[in-house]
Amino acid sequence: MKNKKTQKQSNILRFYSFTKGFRAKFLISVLMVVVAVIANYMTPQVIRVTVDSVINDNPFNLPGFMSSWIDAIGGREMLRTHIVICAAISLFFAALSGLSNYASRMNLARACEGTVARIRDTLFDHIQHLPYAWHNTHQTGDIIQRCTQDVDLVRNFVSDQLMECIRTVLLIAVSLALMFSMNVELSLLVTAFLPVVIGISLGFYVVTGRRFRVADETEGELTALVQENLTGVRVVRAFGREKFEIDRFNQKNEYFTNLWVKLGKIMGVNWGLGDFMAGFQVLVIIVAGVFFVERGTLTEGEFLAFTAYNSMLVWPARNLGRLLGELSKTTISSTRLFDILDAEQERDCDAPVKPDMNGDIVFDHVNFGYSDSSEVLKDVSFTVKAGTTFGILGATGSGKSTLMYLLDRLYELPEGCGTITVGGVDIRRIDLAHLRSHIGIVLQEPFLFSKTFRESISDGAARHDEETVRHYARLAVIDDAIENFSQGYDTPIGERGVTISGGQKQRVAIARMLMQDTPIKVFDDSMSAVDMETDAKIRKSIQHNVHGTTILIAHRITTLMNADQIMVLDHGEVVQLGTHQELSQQEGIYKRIFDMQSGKSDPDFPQEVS
Ligand SMILES: Nc1ncnc2c1ncn2[C@@H]1O[C@H](COP(=O)(O)OP(=O)(O)OP(=O)(O)O)[C@@H](O)[C@H]1O
Repeated sequence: MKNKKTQKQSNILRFYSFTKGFRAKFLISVLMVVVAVIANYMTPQVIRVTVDSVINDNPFNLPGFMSSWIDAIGGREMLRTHIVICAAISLFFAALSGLSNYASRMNLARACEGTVARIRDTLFDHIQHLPYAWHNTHQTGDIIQRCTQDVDLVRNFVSDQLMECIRTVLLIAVSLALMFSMNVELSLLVTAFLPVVIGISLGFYVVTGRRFRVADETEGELTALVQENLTGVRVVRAFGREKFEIDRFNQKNEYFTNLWVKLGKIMGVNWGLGDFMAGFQVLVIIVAGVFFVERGTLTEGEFLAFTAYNSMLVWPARNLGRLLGELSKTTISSTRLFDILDAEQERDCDAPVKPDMNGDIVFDHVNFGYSDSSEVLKDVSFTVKAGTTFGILGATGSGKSTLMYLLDRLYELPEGCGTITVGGVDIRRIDLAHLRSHIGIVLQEPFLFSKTFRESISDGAARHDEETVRHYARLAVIDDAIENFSQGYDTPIGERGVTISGGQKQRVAIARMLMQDTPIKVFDDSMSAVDMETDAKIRKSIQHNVHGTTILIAHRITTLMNADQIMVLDHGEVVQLGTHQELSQQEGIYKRIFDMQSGKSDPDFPQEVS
């Protein structure tokens, strides 16, 4: 409980830090609201004085300086003959209220949008630096919802509800002050209603708060479901899963709808009860007011002003419920935003180094598991000599990609679980950006942004000229295919462009990686979707034109057979290490697969390791 309270307080303080540079505007906005509220409340006072002391003969019940001013301009008689002055004063306060409201809104909009833009920038920046493991354990749809809808809720709160809260508290305070200055008994009667109205609001705040959180989380799940469905549209179509997906969506949507229907019902009761209380309060004040006027303890003008203030008070008091409801939603949204901002970013060690990355890569007694329960890599040791090609073969799930995740520090190798060094330097000591910018990786299912072929290949590279792009496209054996598109290298690909085949995608990704010209290049099963002939062409062109250390991960022996060293991984353990000549003669997994794939054993057997 204490923690929750501290968390809420710290959330408010943390939001405060985002307002730096905009605080003066927020302050002006609040001051303008104060002026607007006071100006607003002056009109009933003008009516009171006009009725009681200008039209009737009661003494002016006004502060000294105002009475002196009235005397100076000719007193009651002058005002009586020029009643338009009273109307003009009333108009002045109405105009002042309007102008102050305008100034408040303008300053608030600037301050609020600036603050929210800063929150958005901070979130995006933070997400860019969160570990790969964090992204793997969070649904994309949910993250998107937090960065859009939750930010919007916070923004609405700051731009509308926060100022509304300030205005409401001011309205209540000013109303009560003016009422008490006119008639204490009647004011006490009005005040007696306040705890009831505010109590009801608070009750609803408590009831709706928890439900809003569930509704918000469900909306996140719904967004995630739609996002997953759109990303996997090909699988949905290929497996005829449309009905299954529609049912799944309908089920979640129905649950979500029911949550909001229930919330709507609760809010309906809240509004109904609020309406009843407001009507009742107005009735009681009118009846009591008439009684006081009859008794002579309240003037007619005061009665008019009183009923005006009472009506002005009814709305803010009722509004408190809505504002508290919004506050509960905003608290939830802000917690969800800070959940992201609190996630720990990838960190370098205290004094990161930037060594030459052309050295040997050494895995020394590496043990690793994604969770405590299962170990994916078991005492893995091997050396990739600088400038050589190193092949890794292994069944699905044997831990090949995990080795590369560790090398690229997408997952950190914990202390005491062995070491990975490049040129003799432990990679945990290497500057993260330096490490990654020197290791190029092509994945089995590469991701291409929505760009043209030219932009995709030169993405992030130092040079972008046409000849260089073509050179790397030729190395990846994709040049001819690109030329076949009507717009050639300017053809847009990805979401809003043409759809290219899996093999073409892999080759564009290979060209992109080669163009980065990193000293270490990793091909993680990245030729699985190209035919064997193209695979051979790519390997040949890379072998003759590209320098540096190459790590080839594959299920096809032909992809690996020319490597200087080949390692066979089985259930996370190194079981064989040698050249193709050596391994193809040793009894073991490599020979068995080689025989299978070269057709020496059972021809009905699968042609790739799985
Ligand atoms: N992010 C992750 N979180 C938890 N477990 C994971 C994660 N990535 C992989 N694994 C598990 O680790 C094991 C090794 O996976 P890895 O991807 O390294 O295998 P692989 O040899 O590259 O397989 P493939 O040839 O199919 O790509 C598998 O059991 C897999 O389920």
